[in-house]
Amino acid sequence: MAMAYLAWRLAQRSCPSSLQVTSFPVVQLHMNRTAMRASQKDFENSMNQVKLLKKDPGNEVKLKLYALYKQATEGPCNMPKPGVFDLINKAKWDAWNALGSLPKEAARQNYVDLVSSLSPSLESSSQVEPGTDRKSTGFETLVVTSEDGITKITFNRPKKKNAINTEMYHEIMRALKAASKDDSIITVLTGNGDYYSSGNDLTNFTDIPPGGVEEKAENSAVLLREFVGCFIDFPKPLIAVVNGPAVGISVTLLGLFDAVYASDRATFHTPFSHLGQSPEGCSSYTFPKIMSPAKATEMLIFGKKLTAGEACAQGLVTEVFPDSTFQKEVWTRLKAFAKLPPNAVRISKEVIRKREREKLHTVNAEECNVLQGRWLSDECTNAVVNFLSRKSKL
Ligand SMILES: CCCCCCCCCCC/C=C/C(=O)SCCNC(=O)CCNC(=O)[C@H](O)C(C)(C)COP(=O)(O)OP(=O)(O)OC[C@H]1O[C@@H](n2cnc3c(N)ncnc32)[C@H](O)[C@@H]1OP(=O)(O)O
Repeated sequence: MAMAYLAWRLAQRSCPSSLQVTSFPVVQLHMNRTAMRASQKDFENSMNQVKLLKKDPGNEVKLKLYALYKQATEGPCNMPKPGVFDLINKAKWDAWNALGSLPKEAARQNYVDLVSSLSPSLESSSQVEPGTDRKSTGFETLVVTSEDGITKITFNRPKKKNAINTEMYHEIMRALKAASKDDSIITVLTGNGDYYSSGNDLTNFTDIPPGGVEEKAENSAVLLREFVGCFIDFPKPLIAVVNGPAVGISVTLLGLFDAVYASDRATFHTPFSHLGQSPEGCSSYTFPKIMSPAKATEMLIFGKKLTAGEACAQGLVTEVFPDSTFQKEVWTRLKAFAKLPPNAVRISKEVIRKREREKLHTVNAEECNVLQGRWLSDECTNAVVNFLSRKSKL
């Protein structure tokens, strides 16, 4: 009974809006005439399309397809019910039986609709080379792909160690907003090349508008607040795949991620005092909570650089992998995560983040205010000038 109920719920969800399932087990249909147009040819085409699916649509969808196919070709289920231990045949029988007296034509139409709703998988089988991702275009500083339930945002300025310039701040926000609405289950940030990211691009300090440095600092504080806000509010699990060294804001933001996987080549460095600056990315709040106030002080005030192992021991990193197997091991794991039921994943993230969201926004606003003042200080100006005139590096 439970299985039949589940199959009925599935069949109900797969109905187009013009079909209303109003009772169980007898299915009543309110159908408009245009919804009844799937011909035998359409039905056969859909059967062929199913064979071309690149991605396994999962057991729920396969059961629905099976039930609709049987209903469309043989009519209502009149087979004897399989025994309770014949799990697979019983699930199939339950799914078919749950369709009740659904007419053959309606089942054929539902089958065609269901197959066409799987079209993203069909598109990826026909339009994309095997093994390649669906890529979003329109980004200069990122590569954004979506595949297997994972949206991957890759920092893509490897020659500049993936330093985050103004354009990249905007593009990351745009990519996160798109990822929050797409059909992916998890979102991953990673870097192209040998660095994860060297943090804020220090040339951001050189682009001073006619309103002067004060106006630049004010605009930058607004930008930073909005940028960090996107991480605070991101509704799906956000996972960092830290492929190499991370500096500054690319480290502090990790406290807002849901999991951080690091290569053993990665390091974590927040040299804010050296740069005449102060912590951002909510790290003044998240780091002491994650790693104890004393350890956070060493990083955020004294600029201690952590190895991946140290960052893991202090709770900033979830797990460290040898660089030689890093990509393989991490992506295998992420693909498994992305197969989890999407609603449960999203709701769990909300339950975890909800309690902290308001506090995080308050912290973010305070950090940006403080930084706005810091950017106007001689300490900060000297540090930036020294880097840009190549007098200093980290
Ligand atoms: C008036 C107010 C304006 C404010 C605007 C701010 C907006 C928001 C700010 C948010 C707060 C963020 C804070 C931070 O992130 S602090 C951390 C900043 N990052 C750094 O200080 C790193 C600086 N880089 C280095 O020390 C070294 O480059 C590094 C150790 C990362 C690598 O050294 P390596 O020797 O291996 O490589 P190169 O130095 O030769 O680097 C290759 C090229 O990449 C350029 N590069 C690298 N990192 C940066 C960077 N962060 N900013 C700008 N450019 C960077 C480097 O210059 C080389 O370029 P060229 O090949 O052209 O010389």
